[in-house]
Amino acid sequence: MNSAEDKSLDNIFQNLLSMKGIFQNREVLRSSYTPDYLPHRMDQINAVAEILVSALRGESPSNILIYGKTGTGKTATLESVSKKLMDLAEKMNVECRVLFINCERIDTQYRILAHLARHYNREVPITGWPTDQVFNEFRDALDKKEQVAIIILDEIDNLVKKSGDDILYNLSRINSDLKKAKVSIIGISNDLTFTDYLDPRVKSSLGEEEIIFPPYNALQLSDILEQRSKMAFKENTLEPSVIPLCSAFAAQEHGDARKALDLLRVSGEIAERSRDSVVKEEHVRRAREKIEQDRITEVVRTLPTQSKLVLYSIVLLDKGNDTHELNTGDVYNVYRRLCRMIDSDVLTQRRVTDLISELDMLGIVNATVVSKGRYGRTKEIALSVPAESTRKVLLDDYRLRSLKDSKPFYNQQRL
Ligand SMILES: Nc1ncnc2c1ncn2[C@@H]1O[C@H](COP(=O)(O)OP(=O)(O)OP(=O)(O)O)[C@@H](O)[C@H]1O
Repeated sequence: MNSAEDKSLDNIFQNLLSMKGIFQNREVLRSSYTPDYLPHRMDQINAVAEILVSALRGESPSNILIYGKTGTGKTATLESVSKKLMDLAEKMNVECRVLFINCERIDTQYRILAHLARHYNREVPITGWPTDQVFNEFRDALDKKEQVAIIILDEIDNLVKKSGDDILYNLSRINSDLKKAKVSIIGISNDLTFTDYLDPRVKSSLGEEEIIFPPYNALQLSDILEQRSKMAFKENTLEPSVIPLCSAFAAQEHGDARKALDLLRVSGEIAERSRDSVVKEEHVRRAREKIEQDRITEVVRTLPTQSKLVLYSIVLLDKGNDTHELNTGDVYNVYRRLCRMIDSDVLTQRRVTDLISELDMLGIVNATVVSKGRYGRTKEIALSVPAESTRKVLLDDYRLRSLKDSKPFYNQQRL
């Protein structure tokens, strides 16, 4: 870099630094931050505390199942109640530990037991031992003294779907093996129906108590955002309509506090980048589009190749109006040609129909089944996302790149 360039880079930074900025502390808007007080969760906090208080008396609390959609404050509530419980236990000299396990990351029986055993200072290899041995290691370490262990399994539905319910069966029966220690289990799930996958004994033992976290409505989300915005933004940097708008958008999509917080943070970032000194409604609308576009990009980018080929066929056929004029047959014809062009396997029309249904569930296309009288039933398909940006993301995949200039070879010969 020559000195002129260096100087101009210097200027760029100086200019940016001298800009006033809107944020005081952006980090408090991230979902990793848990505030001390959680508005609109008093009932749930009370319910959890009422059950867990037995741990402070040296007894084992009932097991609990906690349900609620994503972003309804389940993890935040459990974290803050556990923190308080541990503080009190320390003050009262009671042996009680809360062990928080995220089952999205730690997702097999072996890994969970190894994690628990290591928490009590036992050495367990990453793999290789029989599961029984890891289980015994944990049980023996725990039973060395009188103590209560509360094991919180966050995203327990993922665990059960991936690894079955053996671990829950074993943990829920551990108390009968323990002489000194006591164990309670708290399962947190996004999916109300996940207990259908459980052995009835596990289901009744785990669900001794059930607590539901309902979605937040727009007013509740506004309170949550108000609380955070006081810490996150400098004074007088939000137009009055910003928080209600973020809350209204997030409430439309099942009352998710994480979405509402993301929307507020991205709105602030867009305002800052546009060098505006206050966040306005217009920034919220742009933030919403950006978040949605980022979501679509991520979903499309991570689709399997066959689904990408099906989606690319739909993109090629898309005429930019929202009429459902494509049917599965049209899509399949284009798909088949595209597969041949890149030497890929060709799936049956039935499989492609399934892939279209999956794209529908992901919100990328809209597929409606219509009856064609004596011609049977077919799906009418329309793209639910912007064609051009989707095309770009698809063509970023090196396997599809050579299809860049393809045409749909589509001639409308339908009856
Ligand atoms: N009542 C509340 N007050 C303040 N912040 C909240 C409240 N509820 C949720 N949040 C915030 O929203 C974000 C998401 O909450 P949390 O992770 O607890 O949701 P969750 O129900 O566990 O969701 P998931 O099932 O996706 O893990 C976090 O940043 C959390 O601090």
